[in-house]
Amino acid sequence: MASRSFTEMPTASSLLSAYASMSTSIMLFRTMFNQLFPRELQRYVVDAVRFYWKPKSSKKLTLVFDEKDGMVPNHMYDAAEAFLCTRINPDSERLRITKSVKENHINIKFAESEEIVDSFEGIPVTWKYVRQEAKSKPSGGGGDNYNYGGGNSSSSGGYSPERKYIELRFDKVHKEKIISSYLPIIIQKSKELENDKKVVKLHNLQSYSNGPGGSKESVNLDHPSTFDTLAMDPMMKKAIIDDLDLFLKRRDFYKRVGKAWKRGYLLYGPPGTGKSSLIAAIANYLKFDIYDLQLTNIGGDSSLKKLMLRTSNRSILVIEDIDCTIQLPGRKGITTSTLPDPHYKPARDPQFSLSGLLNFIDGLWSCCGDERIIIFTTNHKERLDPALLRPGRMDVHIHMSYLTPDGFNTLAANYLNIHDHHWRFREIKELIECKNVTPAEVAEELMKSDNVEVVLEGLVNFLKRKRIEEDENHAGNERTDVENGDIHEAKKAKIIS
Ligand SMILES: Nc1ncnc2c1ncn2[C@@H]1O[C@H](COP(=O)(O)OP(=O)(O)OP(=O)(O)O)[C@@H](O)[C@H]1O
Repeated sequence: MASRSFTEMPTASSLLSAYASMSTSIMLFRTMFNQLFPRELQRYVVDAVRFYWKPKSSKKLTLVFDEKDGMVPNHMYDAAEAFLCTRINPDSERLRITKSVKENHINIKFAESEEIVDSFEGIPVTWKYVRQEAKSKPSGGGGDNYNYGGGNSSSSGGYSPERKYIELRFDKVHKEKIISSYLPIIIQKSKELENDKKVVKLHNLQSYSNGPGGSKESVNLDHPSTFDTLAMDPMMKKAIIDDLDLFLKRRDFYKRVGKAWKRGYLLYGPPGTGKSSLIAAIANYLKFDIYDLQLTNIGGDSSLKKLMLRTSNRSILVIEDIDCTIQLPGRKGITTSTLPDPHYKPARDPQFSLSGLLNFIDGLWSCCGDERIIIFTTNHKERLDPALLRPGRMDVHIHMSYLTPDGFNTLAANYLNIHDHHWRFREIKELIECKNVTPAEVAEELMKSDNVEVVLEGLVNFLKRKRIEEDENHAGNERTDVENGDIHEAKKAKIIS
């Protein structure tokens, strides 16, 4: 039996010759296939074969986020990429590190072929980043150099450019949930991340006034001021933050009442009380760019309109020292002689009134502006045109006051890292309470040395000196309300909205 079955087994030479004739037939078939059939037909046949051989009952679904949709960047790809930066596994073996010149942080992204497993409402999902190398036309012309994955292959040159995409794989049964709930979360999360990373810019609007060819001047606003570092009444700080938050939420409200989605703030108070710092804090809080507008250089409505059209949404338009830059007749009949300071000379003749300016901006922004904030600052609120101050003109009036003991605590925490009490504080606070001293003056004293004791002693001496100087200056002079002891009134931070 055994010897019979041995004789039936094919010999090595017959196996070899069978293999040789099979490969010859395959090569023959392949050459005929490539030469006789046009490429489109070849492709159709290959696709058809693939389709029928594919396992029919895959329970998985793969969503593909291509980097580009034709020529246009695919927002979903960017959103997924940003989102996945927050989901990188601690045991990842490869990560991509990127940083553009303008960014001041490093981006850590997941790398090619790495997989990230996430879970959404208990549904496990797997993410994968795929990069296909560019494929160039083969020199022989034939061959099967096709991009069967679909997408970017160019039939004209046989060239397919590099293709990057992100795959999301999960059980098919969860298709609806993933598309309608998980993907919107990814978009939302990526927006938040984008906002966190956004570098706030400061634009000088005057540099835009040289026509379309004019150079655009903008720099990163690296102002460190935030609501935490501002020496300001805590209640007032909270009121401003609440007002900003409410403003951001009210897109539909503004639409419903037919008003431009804008909010106007008037910041007033003596020099060095933090008006510019508050503007920077607002910009850093909202991540809005700042446009600085100097009215002195603007010829009239048409140049103003041109400049306004160059500002973007989600921005802050700042017009500083409004009382010095423009004459404020506002209404007929008001002349400079009615202004409180008879020596006050406006910088130039008026081309428009401030309230006219606001009307103008309102009109322009109601048709093409969203989420705009306009901020006027002045050291002399009493010099402003009453028409500008009447209700409905500037939504919120914020009085930036002299330093208070509470404000000093904030400065001491920021500059000296002292978060509780120091034996010098009592004396300092008493001196601050009975004199008008600006946060800027105190901030300057606090920067004079690294030694806390030296700094605080210097501050006490400064405050005492200031008291003596002021007392000497005012001896024999007619005393104003403030000097007569109404210092508390001058220090009162006010917010009127
Ligand atoms: N309220 C404040 N909180 C923290 N720092 C302040 C405050 N006010 C002033 N400073 C400090 O003083 C410097 C000058 O202040 P800032 O330019 O904001 O004042 P201002 O009221 O805008 O002055 P001006 O009216 O002269 O433009 C700031 O860079 C900051 O260091």
